[in-house]
Amino acid sequence: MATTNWTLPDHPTLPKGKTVAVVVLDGWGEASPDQYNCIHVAQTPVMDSLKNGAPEKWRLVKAHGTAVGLPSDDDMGNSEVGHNALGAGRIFAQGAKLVDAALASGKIWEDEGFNYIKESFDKGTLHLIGLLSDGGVHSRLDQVQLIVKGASERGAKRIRLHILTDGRDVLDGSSVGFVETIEKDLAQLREQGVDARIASGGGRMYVTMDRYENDWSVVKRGWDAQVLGEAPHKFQNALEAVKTLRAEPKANDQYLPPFVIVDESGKSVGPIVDGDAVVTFNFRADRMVMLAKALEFPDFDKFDRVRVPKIKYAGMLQYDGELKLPSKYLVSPPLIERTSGEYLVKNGVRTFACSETVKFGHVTFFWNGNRSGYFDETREEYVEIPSDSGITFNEQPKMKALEIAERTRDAILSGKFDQVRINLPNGDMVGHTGDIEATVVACKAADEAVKMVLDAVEQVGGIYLVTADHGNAEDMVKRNKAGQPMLDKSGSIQILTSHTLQPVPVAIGGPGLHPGVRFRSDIQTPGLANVAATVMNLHGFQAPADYETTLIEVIDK
Ligand SMILES: O=C(O)[C@@H](CO)OP(=O)(O)O
Ligand SMILES: [Mn+2]
Ligand SMILES: [Mn+2]
Repeated sequence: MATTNWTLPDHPTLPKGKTVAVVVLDGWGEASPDQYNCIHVAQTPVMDSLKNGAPEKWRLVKAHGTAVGLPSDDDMGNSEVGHNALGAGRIFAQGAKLVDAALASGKIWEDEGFNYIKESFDKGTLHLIGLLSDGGVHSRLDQVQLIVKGASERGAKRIRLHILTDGRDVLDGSSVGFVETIEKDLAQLREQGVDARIASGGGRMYVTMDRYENDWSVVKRGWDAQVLGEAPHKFQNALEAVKTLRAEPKANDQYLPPFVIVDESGKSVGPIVDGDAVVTFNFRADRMVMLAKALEFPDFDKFDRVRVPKIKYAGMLQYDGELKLPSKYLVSPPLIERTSGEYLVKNGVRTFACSETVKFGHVTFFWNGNRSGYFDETREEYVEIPSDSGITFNEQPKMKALEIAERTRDAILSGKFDQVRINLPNGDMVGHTGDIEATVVACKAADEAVKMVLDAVEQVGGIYLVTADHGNAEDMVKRNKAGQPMLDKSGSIQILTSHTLQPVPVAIGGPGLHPGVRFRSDIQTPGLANVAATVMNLHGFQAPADYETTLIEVIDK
């Protein structure tokens, strides 16, 4: 491989040395104004003024589908692919697409990861753990179906699924249908003599899929059910489990309590034991890394694992390129190297990155191409504001927006940084709860945080670039093709807890911005990947030649 030339050429006109604030509003898309558009309903004077104040410095970019490396334009955007694109400045085929390709070509069965777990098929059980839905953000049901089928055709005689119900990338209540679908497949396999069953389950936000070490008790609840075969709720089949637990007051798919499936004698049908194989089938990293650590690290101390089975473990992908975690995986992850963060740091740009725990890795790990840690400790500072844990964020819709903004303001005013990069989670995290009123409060809080950052930029004569990673809060209702809200069986509107297909804004400005800078009109459908070259320009550099082109031009003024 050719050695990388890290030196970025100077931008022909734009100066170096300006403080640049890059603000990512999580889940902040652009949609027509109506009562389900929480951004529209909320008081958001700052974001409104960016939109209405300077038309040549505000525009929309694509944040979903092929523009961010997803299989098709029916795929909504998400934080992983959005921040990967923002940070890397290029479009990489992402996990969902890579797994599709490996399954279509059959390469998945030939590679090291599958052959490694296959060694256990003779004597052990194959366990598959992950999110059961067709959301396409963390996993996809059709991929799980193909893996179950393919593994059984290649010798797996005993298969146990440990399912996590979704309701966040898909409609609440859809878990029932997904369980029915996979149960049909498993029943067919049993007819063919393969002992295949669901062994445990729980809602993704309450069981297993925590992220960035916000709350290890979530992972522990999963461990107890999946590995130890212990959970407060016991059922004889998964459909009954999901239907019964959903019938509890205030229950929803995201937060179902953990359950295990037991036989007639009350014994769990699928604990993980010595000699078994385990695959975590989510392709997306952030919410699988913690479980991967518990499964793979010998000196793990985040909770008492009680029993640590000797297993052969593989991830669907390798989740962390720096930690090489897990060491075995079925499909190679996208190789996202030479990210803008690494270039800028190597060209002397002192960088500050900040969010609260639930999004901290978005502006660090995802931004840097799924890589944890610093490129250069002497030039970077990453600050994590602890998130609330154990609550749903509609209870605290302001989240830590103010704290993030204050730390960022201080970082800007300190003069120690050339770039401050932050993620404001409110629109997204509260949007996922489906609570419209709370999401309105969340959007207002995010707008106030933007104000504090922009005020600091103003004081130091800096530049800002404000954008988002994908839509969410701008549309809280499921719509038919004509765009009208859809009703459920009881006649109430169907709340949309997921992300959307909407474009997101990019706004630039600040006293340090060269007066001749404006958005180019010759790039017809830019996407998030065009932002990195733009930011490099704002720092006074030209982007590497293989980056997606910059959004800006400089005219004489
Ligand atoms: O919460 C998450 O894991 C996803 C939705 O599945 O949201 P985001 O991509 O915004 O992190
Ligand atoms: Mn996001
Ligand atoms: Mn989200």
